[in-house]
Amino acid sequence: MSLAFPRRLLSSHTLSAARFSSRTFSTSRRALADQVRIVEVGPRDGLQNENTSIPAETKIELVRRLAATGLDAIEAGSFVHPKWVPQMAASDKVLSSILANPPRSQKPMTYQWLLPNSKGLDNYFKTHEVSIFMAATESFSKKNTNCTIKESLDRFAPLMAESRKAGYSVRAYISVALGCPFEGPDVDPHKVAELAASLLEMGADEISVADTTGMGTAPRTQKLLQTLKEAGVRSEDLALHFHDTFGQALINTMVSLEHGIRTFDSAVGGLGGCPYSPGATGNVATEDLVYFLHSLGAQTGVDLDEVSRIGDWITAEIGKSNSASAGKATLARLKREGSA
Ligand SMILES: CC(C)(COP(=O)([O-])OP(=O)([O-])OC[C@H]1O[C@@H](n2cnc3c(N)ncnc32)[C@H](O)[C@@H]1OP(=O)([O-])[O-])[C@@H](O)C(=O)NCCC(=O)NCCSC(=O)C[C@@](C)(O)CC(=O)[O-]
Repeated sequence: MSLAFPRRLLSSHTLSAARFSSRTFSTSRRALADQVRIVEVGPRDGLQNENTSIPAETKIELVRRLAATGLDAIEAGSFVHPKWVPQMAASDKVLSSILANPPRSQKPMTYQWLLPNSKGLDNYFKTHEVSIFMAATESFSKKNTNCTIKESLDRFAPLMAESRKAGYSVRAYISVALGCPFEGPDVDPHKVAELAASLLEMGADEISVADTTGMGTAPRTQKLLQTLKEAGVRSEDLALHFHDTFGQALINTMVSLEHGIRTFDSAVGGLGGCPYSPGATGNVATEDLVYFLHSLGAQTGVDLDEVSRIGDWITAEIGKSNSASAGKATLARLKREGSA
C-alpha cells in the first residue's frame, strides 16, 4: 500500500503535524480502505497503574461495555504477583465472570491476559489469548519482571510451548522499544528486531511493539519499523502499542500505517501508564485512534459514539480526567443531539 507520507519528512527530526499537507491527507484517505484491528487494552494496561483500588465489578462492567462496541480483542487483566501490581489482583474474578456469562458482542471475542511466567497458565481456557511481555532494555527488564532479557526469554520458552500445546494464541510485547525510562530514548532498534525474531521463532503469533514511555517520534518509529523489516519481521506479525505521553501517538500511528501495520493497541479514555515507567501517561485513547483511522477511510468496526460514552463513564467512575479529545468532542455532539 502506498500512503503519500513524504519520506523526506520522516527522515527529518523537525517533523511536525503541521507539515502534513491537505494533499497528503486526501491521498491517504484514498489509499487506506483497509480493515484495521484495534486491541483494547484499557481494562489491563489502562487500569493497572491506578492507585485507588477499583472494584472487580467496575472492571467487569468495563469489559462488558467494551465488548458491545464492535471490538474483537480486549486485554482484560493480568496474572502477575499482586505485590508488584496490586490493581490486577482481581483478574481472576474478571476471567470467571467472562467465562460464566460471556459478554454480549457483535463479533467473536478474544480476551487477552498478561502473563509473566507459567504460573498463571492454569487460569486459561481456549478462546483466550496469552500475552507475554519482555523489555528491550536490561534496566526495564529488571525493574518490571526482576530478570534479565535472556532470563525473560528462557522463562517464555516453556510458557510458549505449553500455550501452543493447549491451543492458545500467544501475543508477545516488547516494551520500551522506543524509549526507556532508565536508559533514555535511544533504544537500539536492532535489539528490538532481534527479540522480535526470537519470539516469533519461539512460536509467538503476534509481536506488540510498545512505546511504553511515549518517547517515540516519527523518525525513530520509521527507523524501528525499517529495521524490523530488514530483519525479516513481517508487518502482519506486528501490532503497535503507543502511549501518548508526548502527544506523538497518532503521528507514529501514521508512520506505522505507511509500513503496512494493521493492528494497534489503545485504551478507552486514554487510560493508562506503566507502574515501572515513572511519568508515563496513558495509552493512545481508543476514541482518538478510531476517529483518526476512520478519517483516513480505514474500517475498524468500532462504534465511536459507544466508546466515547464508555470513556466518559469509566474516567468518571475512577475519578480521572478523560484524555480522549475525539471522545470528548463526540460526547459534546451527542449531548447537542440529545443522545449522550
Ligand atoms: C514476574 C514476577 C512474578 C517475578 O517476581 P519474583 O519476585 O522475581 O518471582 P519469584 O519467581 O521469585 O517468586 C516470588 C513469589 O511470586 C510468586 N509468583 C511468581 N509468579 C507469579 C504470578 N505470575 N502470579 C502471582 N504470583 C507469582 C511466587 O509464587 C512467589 O510467591 P511466594 O512463594 O513468595 O508466596 C514479578 O516481577 C511480577 O509479577 N511482575 C509483573 C510486573 C507487571 O505486571 N508489570 C506491568 C506490566 S506492563 C508492561 O510490562 C508493559 C506493557 C505490556 O503494558 C506494554 C507497554 O510497554 O506499554
